[in-house]
Amino acid sequence: MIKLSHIVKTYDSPAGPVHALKDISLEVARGEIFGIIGLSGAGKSTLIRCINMLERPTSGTVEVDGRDLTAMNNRELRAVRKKIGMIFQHFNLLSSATVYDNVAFPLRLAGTAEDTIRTKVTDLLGLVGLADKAHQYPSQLSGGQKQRVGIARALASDPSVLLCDEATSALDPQTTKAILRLIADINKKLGLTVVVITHEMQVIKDICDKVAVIDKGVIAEQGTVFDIFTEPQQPITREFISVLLSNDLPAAFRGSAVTQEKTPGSLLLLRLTFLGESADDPVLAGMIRKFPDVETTMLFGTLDQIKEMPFGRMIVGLTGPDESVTAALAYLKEKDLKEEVIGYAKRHD
Ligand SMILES: Nc1ncnc2c1ncn2[C@@H]1O[C@H](COP(=O)(O)OP(=O)(O)OP(=O)(O)O)[C@@H](O)[C@H]1O
Repeated sequence: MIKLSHIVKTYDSPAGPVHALKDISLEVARGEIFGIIGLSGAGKSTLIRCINMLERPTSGTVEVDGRDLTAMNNRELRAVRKKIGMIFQHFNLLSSATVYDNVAFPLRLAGTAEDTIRTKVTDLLGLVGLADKAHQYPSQLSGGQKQRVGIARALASDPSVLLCDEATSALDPQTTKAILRLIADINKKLGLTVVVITHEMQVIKDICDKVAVIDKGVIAEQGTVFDIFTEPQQPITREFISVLLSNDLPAAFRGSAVTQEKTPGSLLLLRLTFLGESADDPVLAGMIRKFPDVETTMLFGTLDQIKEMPFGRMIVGLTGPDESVTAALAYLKEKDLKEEVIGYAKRHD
């Protein structure tokens, strides 16, 4: 539905060329919420602005719904852009216009009849929870309410794609949650394809299906949010995730050498990750029942969510006869979870 192929964007600046994007390729499926995360200056804004051609790529192609935007003239682009809504970090509302007129703005530009506009704006304000604010001005609204106006305005021309450029970065955590929930609801209700750029992994974890990590103009890594969370490959991805997930060993093991060889009195440390149904499944209880001679120590456990999916993480330590520990490990491997052997370690006294 959105296909970026070999996008390069080089800006000219007095100090010389700035290589903002260097050969970026990615695909976003219809109805998906796709996140792009990167540090400041990584190229996120440039990339999202290439999707609706607010920035023309220096080379490469941008396809939306099978149509190549890079091959279009300005008139054709204007028509296609109506199907690509966008919301911004600083909302970009008209301060001298009411909430109603801000949302009506793109419809008036398109020459829509006033009675159609009335119905449409009223419906949209209802959808974003601002039915009672139609006649207020942006200065009378909170940040979250302003972004709701931005979302209603972006939806006015019935887009198939919604681009969110750091849409929650100016908002407090609670308001961020509420706006993300609204974006996820709209994605579900209207089947919109959503692209989100952010520097916060929490945003990715809360609403995205897939994520691309962008670093210095290239994609360092991309995949499903679950895979990226559970098996990050690149140091930059690990850094983003470490803000949310502690991968540290429990205090009782910190500082002790973790070896890959079993030593007398050491525990086999396992990191277990459960997603979805299996997060509530008593897999560990089953293992303990089946292998009573394996002593299982729970060292760390947390239950979280990726999008709406339960996501549990545990670190357990196993000791017992070698063959039973091996069989217990094999039992876990058959179950619907990810297991990672951290190594062997001794508990401090
Ligand atoms: N119009 C421009 N002219 C010259 N250089 C630019 C222009 N716009 C962006 N850049 C440069 O391109 C690089 C990528 O910028 P971009 O704004 O896309 O990054 P970003 O990841 O969105 O960063 P931030 O989160 O800070 O907004 C940066 O080095 C930036 O200085």
